[in-house]
Amino acid sequence: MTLIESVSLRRVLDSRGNPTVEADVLTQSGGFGRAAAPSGASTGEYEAIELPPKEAIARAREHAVPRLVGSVHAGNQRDVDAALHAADGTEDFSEIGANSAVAISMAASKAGADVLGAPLFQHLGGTFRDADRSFPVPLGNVVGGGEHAADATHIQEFLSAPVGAPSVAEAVFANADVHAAVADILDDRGVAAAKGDEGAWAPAVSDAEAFEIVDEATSRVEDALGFGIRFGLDVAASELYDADAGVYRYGDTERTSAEQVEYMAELVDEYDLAYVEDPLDEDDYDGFADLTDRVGDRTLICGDDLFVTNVERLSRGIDEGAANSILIKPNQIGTLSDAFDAVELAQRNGLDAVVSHRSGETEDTTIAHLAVATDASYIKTGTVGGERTAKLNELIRIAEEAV
Ligand SMILES: C=C(OP(=O)(O)O)C(=O)O
Ligand SMILES: [Mg+2]
Repeated sequence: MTLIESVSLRRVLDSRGNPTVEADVLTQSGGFGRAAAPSGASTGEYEAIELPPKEAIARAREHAVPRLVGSVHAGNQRDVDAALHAADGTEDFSEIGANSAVAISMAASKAGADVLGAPLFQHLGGTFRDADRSFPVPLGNVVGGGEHAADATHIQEFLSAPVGAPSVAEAVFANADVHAAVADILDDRGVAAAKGDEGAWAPAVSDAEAFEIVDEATSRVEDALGFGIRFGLDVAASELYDADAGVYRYGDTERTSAEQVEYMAELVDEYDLAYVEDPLDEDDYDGFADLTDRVGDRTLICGDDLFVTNVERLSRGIDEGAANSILIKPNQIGTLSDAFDAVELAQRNGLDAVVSHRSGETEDTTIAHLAVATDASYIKTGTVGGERTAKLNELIRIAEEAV
């Protein structure tokens, strides 16, 4: 029923104004799915390879499309993704591009769901995945810098975490309130701020001042709404790490790995952080393990560039106790099947899954369904801006069974 009849690929714009790959998958029974690849700026060294979109499209047309059309059922995601791997033939999708692979993988999942007449989260998560049962808490980027904005904070993302919200909709609106509260506080302090790539405020303030501002903004909104709002970070520490000197550079301040662990542990306690992503360099399993040992009972230590949604890197992390959660970005690994494998391995070993957008995004909503399908604890998908609200509004619809 879901036999693939055609796969079309084109270039469309992403939120940074760069071209990216969009795929349409059509089945013989008329099922249709469309999806677009996102794109990172602070990409991990071990991610699958994104090719220039024109090249990725040409190579996927030559190698992948002929293997899919008339041979593979869109409803069988494992077969779709196995065909993509076979067409590529490398470990890192460097032949057809992880951008083509992930767009086709996600578009096929939507075509499969369309034929079945099921919402995507249910097609991916199974009929017993009840959207009423639990919901991912949206992590909202409210202040940021790093690779996402010039002349702003060294830490890449300050993330509002409305952990006490009674519903996903209230959590989404709370993050927007925190974003607005940050604007008010910046205004009071006479600090002008543009927005970074993900829609977070990108003021030219020190990291210490950003902590004060976000702490105050989350407290204000917590008091106004009456439920718990904590905050967290994506340090994106690989971008701060100078491997030759063996230090993390925050402007003129340098920290050794041991000092970085100490600094992160102090921040967790001072600000009661709910979440700390990539606190150390992507090769520093030991530093991650030290920090997880020290504060992992009271916060999530999450591996993004450390794990790159890759089961081999995750297995090592599990063996070494390097984190207690994993960031899941389908384009880091190239297919939904690989992303699911990473979630399953993590959850079987007691790690939380956090499904995430990229800094370059489109209006695609697949990750909202992926987060619900996998029962992820958190979803990181920004706070404002059309490509971010597309996912947040889809979460609200899923909760209302309006998809
Ligand atoms: C979303 C992120 O940024 P990018 O997409 O630039 O890697 C991140 O680092 O978690
Ligand atoms: Mg990250």
